[in-house]
Amino acid sequence: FFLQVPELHNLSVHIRDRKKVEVTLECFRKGGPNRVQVISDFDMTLTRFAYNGTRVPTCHSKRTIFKHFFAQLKDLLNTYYPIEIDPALTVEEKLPFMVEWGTKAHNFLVAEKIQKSQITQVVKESNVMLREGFDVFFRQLHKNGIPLFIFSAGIGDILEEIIRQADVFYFNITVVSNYMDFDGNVSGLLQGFKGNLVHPYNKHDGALKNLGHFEKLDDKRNVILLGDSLGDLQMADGVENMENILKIGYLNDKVDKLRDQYLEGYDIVLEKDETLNVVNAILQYISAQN
Ligand SMILES: Nc1ccn([C@@H]2O[C@H](COP(=O)(O)O)[C@@H](O)[C@H]2O)c(=O)n1
Repeated sequence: FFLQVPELHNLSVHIRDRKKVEVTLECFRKGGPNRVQVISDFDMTLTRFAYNGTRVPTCHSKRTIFKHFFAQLKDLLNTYYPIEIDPALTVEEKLPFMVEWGTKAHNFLVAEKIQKSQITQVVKESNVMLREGFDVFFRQLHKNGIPLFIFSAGIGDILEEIIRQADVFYFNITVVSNYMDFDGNVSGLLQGFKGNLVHPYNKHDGALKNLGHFEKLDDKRNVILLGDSLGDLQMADGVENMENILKIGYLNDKVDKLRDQYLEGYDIVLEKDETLNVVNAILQYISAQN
């Protein structure tokens, strides 16, 4: 198998248990694309972490929507991002800080009086970048009828617009994220956020909260999970009747300190890899005619 997917030989690819990955992928291949679904994080998983040595913005970054709130949001990022990725803290210890981060950021945005009508332009002007190979990824999933569930602690309206502007927002995509709540005026003034806050460490109950979606996919029992944080590992928890899961994690930052923790949770860890080449090769392998 590993010879058939040369992308897995790259030095940046770490595989926890080669035999297990091989067996899992053989099951995926036997089941074919009709049995597969993909559950993915968005920021820094489907989008790049860096480009030419500079951090690429997330849905929440100043170069996406935060221009005017640069100072406040940068302060928030500087305070909370190190906590999010701190290898010495447990998830329980990180949790209250993630809630605080999301709440403060959303309050800033409401105070900024963001308008729905600004979103298209804001995304157009931003430096956000989907990972290299995104077009192959989205088109391959669409062509093979593989559902993609995007579960993000970012901002739903922004991430949808990013995918739409990249021309890959197909009907097989479902997004669960923090959605802006606009008032009824034509230009739509931001008055809050809908539903409960999604933050990097409360993704474990996503499948339970979205039972309707996953029930419809009862025959898609082989799951590919894509994430970039340890919180993303739980995104498929609660998916009923799952038979096989392959967890692929992007290790973007603090690679030496986090490698072991990532390899405890993810089957395949991609270190400083700004592409979707590995998952694309796996999808191609699964979809190839036997
Ligand atoms: N106020 C915030 C909250 C989160 N972030 C970063 O974005 C990521 C969230 O999106 P996912 O698609 O990865 O779930 C999160 O990991 C934070 O690093 C932010 O910049 N500002």
